[in-house]
Amino acid sequence: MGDIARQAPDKDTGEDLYQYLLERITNLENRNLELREQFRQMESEKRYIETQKIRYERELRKLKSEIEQLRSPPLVIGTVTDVVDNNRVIVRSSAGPRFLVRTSQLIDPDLLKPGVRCTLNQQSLAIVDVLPTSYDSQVYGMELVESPDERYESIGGLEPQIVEIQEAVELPLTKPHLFEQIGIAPPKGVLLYGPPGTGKTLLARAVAHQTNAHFLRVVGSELVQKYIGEGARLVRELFELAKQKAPSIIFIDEIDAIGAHRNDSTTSGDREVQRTLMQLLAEMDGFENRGDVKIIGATNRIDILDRALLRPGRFDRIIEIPLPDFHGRLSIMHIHTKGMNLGENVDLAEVARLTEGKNGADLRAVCMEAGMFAIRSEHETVTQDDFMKAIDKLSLDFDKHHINTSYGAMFA
Ligand SMILES: Nc1ncnc2c1ncn2[C@@H]1O[C@H](COP(=O)(O)OP(=O)(O)OP(=O)(O)O)[C@@H](O)[C@H]1O
Repeated sequence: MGDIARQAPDKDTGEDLYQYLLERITNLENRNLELREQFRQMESEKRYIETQKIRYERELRKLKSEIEQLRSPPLVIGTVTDVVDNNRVIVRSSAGPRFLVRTSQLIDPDLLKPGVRCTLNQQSLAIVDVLPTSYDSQVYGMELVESPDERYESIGGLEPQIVEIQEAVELPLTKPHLFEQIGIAPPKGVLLYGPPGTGKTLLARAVAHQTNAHFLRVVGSELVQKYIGEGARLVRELFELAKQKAPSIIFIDEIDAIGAHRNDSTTSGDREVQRTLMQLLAEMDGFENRGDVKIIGATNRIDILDRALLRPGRFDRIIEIPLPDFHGRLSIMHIHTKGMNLGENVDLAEVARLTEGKNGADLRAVCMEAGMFAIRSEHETVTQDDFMKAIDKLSLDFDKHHINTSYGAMFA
C-alpha cells in the first residue's frame, strides 16, 4: 500500500515519470490480483456456508417434525359398530368397551359404516380419521420393498456373518431341496445383534436382494407405540402380508422393544408389549420352516431379550455383528470411496487406523465430510488432508454428543 501511495517525483524528467508510473501500475496490478484472490476465497467460503445453512435448515425441519410427532398424543384404534346419525356413531375400541362418540365435520359421513376402522382421540374419543381397510404399509409405518438394491459387495468386513446368513436364510429360499435331501429343517429366523450402525439392516437388505425376495421392515418400538392396542394385530397382518408376497423376508428392527423379558409390572403399556410378543411367538410357531418367508430380527440389546424368542423353531440362529476391526474398516472405506475422486496421496489404511472404535455409519460420514472439505477448498480430488480434517471434525462431534448425553443423564 505504501508503494501505491508513493508521491510522484518532484523532478519532471521523462525517465523518472515513466519509471514511477510503471512501478505504480505493477503495484496496482499486484494489489488487484490479491483482492481478486481474496474475493474468490470469500466467494467459496460463502458457498460453503450456504450449503451448510441448507443442511442445518433441513436438519432443523426434520427435528421439528419429529418433536411435533412426539408431542402429538397416540391415537386409539376403534371399529365402527353402528351409525346413530350424521354426528354420532358407536365405536368399539381396540381395548374392548363400546362408546357412543361424536364425529368431526371433516370426516365424510359416507365413509363411516359399520366395520370401518378409525382412529380416536385418546381423551375425548372423538373420531379423528378413518383408516383404509386394506393393508396399508404407510399407515403402519411398514416399509415394503420389492427387492432392495443392496448387495453383499456393499458390505465391508462381516465375511463370516455373510456366510452364516447365506446358509440360514438364502439357501432355504433358493435351494430348499438341499435341506429336504439331508432331512433337516432350515432355521425360521435369524437374530442379528450388535452395536448400532454396524450393518445389520444392510445385511438383511442384501439377503433380500440376493434371493429376489420382498423386504418387509418394521420397527419394534413403532409396533407398540404408534397405535395403542394394535401391536398384536399389526404383527398378524405383517405375517399375512409376508405370506401373500412370498418369497419374502420380514425384518424386525429394535426387536427388544417387544421382546424384552417380562417382569411382574402390569401397566397397560407392558400388557400391550406382552400381547404383541405373544402374537409374534404364535406367528413364528405357526408357519413352516420350509416355507418361503424368513424372519430376521435385529437388536442392540440381546441381554434383555426374552429367552422364549431364542428357542428352537423361533430365532434359532444368532449372529453377532460387531464393530469393524481394522480390515473391516478398511474394506468399508473402500466401499464408500468407490465413487469418489481420490487424490494420489490418499491412504485409506491410515484412515482405518485412526478410526478405531467407529462403526460403518461413522465411516460413511467421514467419507461424506471429506468430500465436503474438498468442495470447500475447490480441489478437484479429495486429499488425505480432507480425510484427516473430516476425522477431526467427526471425532469432535462425537465427543460433543457424548458430553451432551452425559449432561442429559445428569439432569434427567
Ligand atoms: N459393514 C458395513 N459396510 C458398509 N457400510 C456400512 C457397514 N455398516 C454400516 N454401514 C453404513 O452405515 C449405514 C447404517 O447401517 P445400518 O442401518 O445397516 O446399521 P444397523 O446395524 O442396522 O444400525 P441400527 O442398529 O442403528 O439399526 C448403512 O446404510 C451403510 O451406509
